[in-house]
Amino acid sequence: MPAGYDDCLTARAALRLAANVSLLFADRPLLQRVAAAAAAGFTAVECQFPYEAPAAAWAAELRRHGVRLVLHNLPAGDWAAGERGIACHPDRVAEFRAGIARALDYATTLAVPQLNVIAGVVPPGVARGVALATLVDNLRVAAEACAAAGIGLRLEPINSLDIPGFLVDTVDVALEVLRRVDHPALQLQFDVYHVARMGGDPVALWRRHHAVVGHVQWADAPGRHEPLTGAIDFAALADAMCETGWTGWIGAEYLPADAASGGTERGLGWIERLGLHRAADPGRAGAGEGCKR
Ligand SMILES: O=C(O)C(=O)[C@H](O)CO
Ligand SMILES: [Mg+2]
Repeated sequence: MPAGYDDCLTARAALRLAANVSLLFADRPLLQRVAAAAAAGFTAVECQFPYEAPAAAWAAELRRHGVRLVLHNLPAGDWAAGERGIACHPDRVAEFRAGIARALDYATTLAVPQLNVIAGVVPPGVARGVALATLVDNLRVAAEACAAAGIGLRLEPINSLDIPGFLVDTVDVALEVLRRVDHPALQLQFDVYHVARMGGDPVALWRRHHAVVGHVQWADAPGRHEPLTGAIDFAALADAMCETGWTGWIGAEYLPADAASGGTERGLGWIERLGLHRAADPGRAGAGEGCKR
């Protein structure tokens, strides 16, 4: 007998959410967002760039609130000045490789299971092929260093409407890079928002490529706000994740539609509406169960 709507909700309850504290709770200083996430019911967070606070301060804050940090990025150049990753920049290789050590220092101190690489915009005057080759070489070195530390490495396609010229802007480009690097530590970071902005069908692409995904992030499109505020079918996507046995993390990485004080908290109702839970509890039954709607 096919599973019904209630079975879908049971299966979805096993999906594990992490609050992205770079975009959520952003009306307070970075470290204080851990407390805010915990107060809102989350037991896991992710952060784009944790480096403005010492790793020891992160460790104390995470411990105090019983929260896990499940992902952060490698250093990605001068973000405040508009840089968006240096991993494909042939003249920044030494800086990228120094960043691997810095990221691993945080990740090992904080028991972070995976790190993400921001590929970068193709620099002016550099051929696309050269940028790709630089990225592949850098990822090989990063993947080897991460594997030695027991940490996974992720490569995230980021849409080139928001960041014109971004090298890895589609799942297809990311898969080509993954094939060339050919290292088991390196997997895809499937950010549903970026996939949709590039015209991809998140559910179809998930079904085709879930086996090489290491981390998921999501926001609705086109506004990059809460799930259920735009065009993406999150119920179908969550069910596809359940059916394919996804047990990894889903980072809630969006711009709260009401960014004023308290905006993040007020906007969290999508979690319950989708049948998900704020606290990540792998003990909840259901992950991997079939769910046909
Ligand atoms: O922009 C994104 O989607 C990310 O996940 C990166 O961390 C860069 O901000
Ligand atoms: Mg993302």
